[in-house]
Amino acid sequence: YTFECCYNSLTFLFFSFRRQDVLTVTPWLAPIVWEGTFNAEILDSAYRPLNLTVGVTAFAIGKYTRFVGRFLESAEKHFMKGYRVNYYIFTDNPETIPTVQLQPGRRLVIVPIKKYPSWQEISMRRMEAINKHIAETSHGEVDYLFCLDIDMVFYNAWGPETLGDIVAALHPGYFNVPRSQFPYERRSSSAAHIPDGEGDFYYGGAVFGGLVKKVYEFTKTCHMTILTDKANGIMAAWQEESHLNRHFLSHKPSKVLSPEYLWDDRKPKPPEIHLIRFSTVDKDYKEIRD
Ligand SMILES: CC(=O)N[C@H]1[C@@H](OP(=O)(O)OP(=O)(O)OC[C@H]2O[C@@H](n3ccc(=O)[nH]c3=O)[C@H](O)[C@@H]2O)O[C@H](CO)[C@H](O)[C@@H]1O
Ligand SMILES: [Mn+2]
Repeated sequence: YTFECCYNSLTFLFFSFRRQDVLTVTPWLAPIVWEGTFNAEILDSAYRPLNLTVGVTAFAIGKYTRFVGRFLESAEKHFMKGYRVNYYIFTDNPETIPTVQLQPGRRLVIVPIKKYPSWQEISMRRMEAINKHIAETSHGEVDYLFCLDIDMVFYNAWGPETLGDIVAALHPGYFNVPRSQFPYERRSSSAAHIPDGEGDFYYGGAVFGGLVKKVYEFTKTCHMTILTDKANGIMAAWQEESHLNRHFLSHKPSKVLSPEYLWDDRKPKPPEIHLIRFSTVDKDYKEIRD
């Protein structure tokens, strides 16, 4: 991966000056990927010959099975087009998963999983389930793995510019607000606690990824800190998203995706967002979570 990583960094270095209106590099020199900061053709010519397989995990538990069709259909149009892709759909109801026509070299794997009683537990237990699945299966099947929310749709290209050792995405609600307003877990009794005045960015829990081995280590630590909180009778403010933010404070992501890669349809589009690539579907929280 040395060549690929180096090449990737160089092309970002070369093109990132084209965006003056946004931050294109973190203080620890990881690229922040915005439309205009990379050249898709150059990256494709570097990555195509590597014949990589990219995995996607997404959970469809209970009523969330309704999102699978649109998620997969839109991913077939925009996600890692021309690359080998394995979709791992974790569900408690395999019969309800629609059959979607996939491009050559792409497959759909259903991973049966039990349903936890609350939405908070369902959301948090993803760390455990992904970690277990990597150890048992996907470590031998994919090079990179992205872990995504299912209540989302792809609208534009998501390509090799997103690949990196360990990748986080800026949360659409907090990319342009001061750090003091980030909804980090603030209680010191939680393992996800981030004190006032600390923290780099507020990352979304709906998108993270990287080399499969790095995602294994990442999900393992997050699951452990979630269990620590559980043992202490506390649940972090934004469940696993709080733990993810805590982890990325001490283990910096090697690449950061702009909110183009994690948008929210209910928000008006600010001028910094040139291209919405992946966005949340509007849903009735009360109806779907009960
Ligand atoms: C934009 C963003 O960063 N979203 C985060 C925010 O979520 P959201 O409000 O988007 O949470 P959500 O309701 O989409 O739940 C997260 C995911 O868990 C799965 N699911 C959840 C409930 C259920 O009954 N069945 C089921 O399958 C499903 O894949 C869903 O996409 O907060 C959550 C935790 O509080 C997670 O950190 C989400 O990633
Ligand atoms: Mn969601």
